[in-house]
Amino acid sequence: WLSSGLLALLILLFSTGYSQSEKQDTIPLLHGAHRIGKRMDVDMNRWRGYGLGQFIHWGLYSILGGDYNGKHYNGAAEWIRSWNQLPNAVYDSLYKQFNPKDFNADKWAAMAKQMGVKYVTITTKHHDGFCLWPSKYTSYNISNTPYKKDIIKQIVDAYTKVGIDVYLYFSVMDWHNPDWRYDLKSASDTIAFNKFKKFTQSQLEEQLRMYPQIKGFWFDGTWDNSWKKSGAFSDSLDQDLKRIHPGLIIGSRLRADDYGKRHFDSNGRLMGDYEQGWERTIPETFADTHGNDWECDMTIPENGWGYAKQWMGHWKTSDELIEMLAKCVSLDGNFVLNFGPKPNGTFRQKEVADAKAIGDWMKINNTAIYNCAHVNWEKQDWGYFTTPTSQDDKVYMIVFNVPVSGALRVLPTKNILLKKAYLLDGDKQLSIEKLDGSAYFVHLPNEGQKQPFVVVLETEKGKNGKQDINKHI
Ligand SMILES: C[C@@H]1O/C(=N\OC(=O)Nc2ccccc2)[C@@H](O)[C@H](O)[C@@H]1O
Repeated sequence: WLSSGLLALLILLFSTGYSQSEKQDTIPLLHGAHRIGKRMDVDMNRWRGYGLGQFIHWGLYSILGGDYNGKHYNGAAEWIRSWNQLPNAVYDSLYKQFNPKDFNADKWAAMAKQMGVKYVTITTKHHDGFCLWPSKYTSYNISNTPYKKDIIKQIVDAYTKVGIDVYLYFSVMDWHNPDWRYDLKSASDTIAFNKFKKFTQSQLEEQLRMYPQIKGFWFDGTWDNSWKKSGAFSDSLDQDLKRIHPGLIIGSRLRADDYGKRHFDSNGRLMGDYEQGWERTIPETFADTHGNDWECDMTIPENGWGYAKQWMGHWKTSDELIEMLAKCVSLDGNFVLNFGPKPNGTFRQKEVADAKAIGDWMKINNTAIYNCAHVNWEKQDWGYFTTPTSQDDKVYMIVFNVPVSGALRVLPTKNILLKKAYLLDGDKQLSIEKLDGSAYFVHLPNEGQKQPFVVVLETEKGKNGKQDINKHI
């Protein structure tokens, strides 16, 4: 009897593909990750190929621009309501003066198109609870301002018209809603927060009905205990929204698991379609990404997302921003640059200039950015490798630091040989020198490039070579 039972168990184990090598989840979860590995449908493959995105933070906080009563708030300007120098009542009445006379969504979309962005994420409701769309679930919305019109609809329509995909930023934390709770410490907290969760789901489903063209949500304000204790709700909300809008893309900031873990569940698995933790930071190595899809959201100043009259500290140059973009794509991520429009609906001069400079560079070099991925060759000091996800025998070198020798070292993985090297811009052929082992030098003409530039490498497989460049498909 025992031997037949054991035999049956062995057959069951091997028929279910169980093997010692496979990582088994040690903690049973109802609301952890429901997918292991990357999401590979057509919508997510499109997201994966974006490369460059735009973030826009715009709202009542833009009116104050980080200043109040002649004093400057040193935190992020969109958090000024939390500053104890500013009475909530003063902040909450700002909507009476919100009237962006110079707002023109087509001009915003045109600037983004020239910059070369493939997707935009716009704040529909930040932590202050003010809605830039005419929500029927709260009167604290754009229709009750002097401006009156639906800002979100204008942006969704204008960006979609020029071929830029639209994602809606939505803060779960809502300082204006009386049912919002930071924690659930009593029965009354739970009753209020249950009302709040219904309000939240209603607003999100309302946005899906009103703006069916959108491709996803960008959730924020989900770090407090009240939400960490709402893992089951966050899981069902995620599923409900995707049932209403198949293909919807939602990152790792929405959900909490059975034990309140966020971004990665209690078994270390990513919850969400991509990792949303890289805010104003970029992974250093491919290992840091754990092979997940991810996005870096970056500010031009050191911090602060909404318009600030005074940008404190270092203002990133367009060359620095282009290098961040290249680094993100070389590590299988997207780079999303934030803009904080003024209360009148225009952008500050530095933002317009950076959008132009990035766009001018993208016009020449976007082949090495759009639909490109990580190459698992040894990182070199001169810059970053990317490879088109559609072509196995091509690798791009995005060069930022030309060595005084003019010789760029390349160390492909074994059995990959370099056949040709040439400048992407102008096709000028470059000489390739074979070094010992499988390394090469690509020799640059001493033309003293002033801008980051791209070298195209055409490769071939060695005798018994196989292309082991990290490929998605
Ligand atoms: C994009 C930014 O997102 C935020 N907060 O993000 C985070 O809290 N990020 C975070 C927190 C801990 C670890 C990593 C990222 C907001 O508070 C801020 O106003 C802005 O909208």
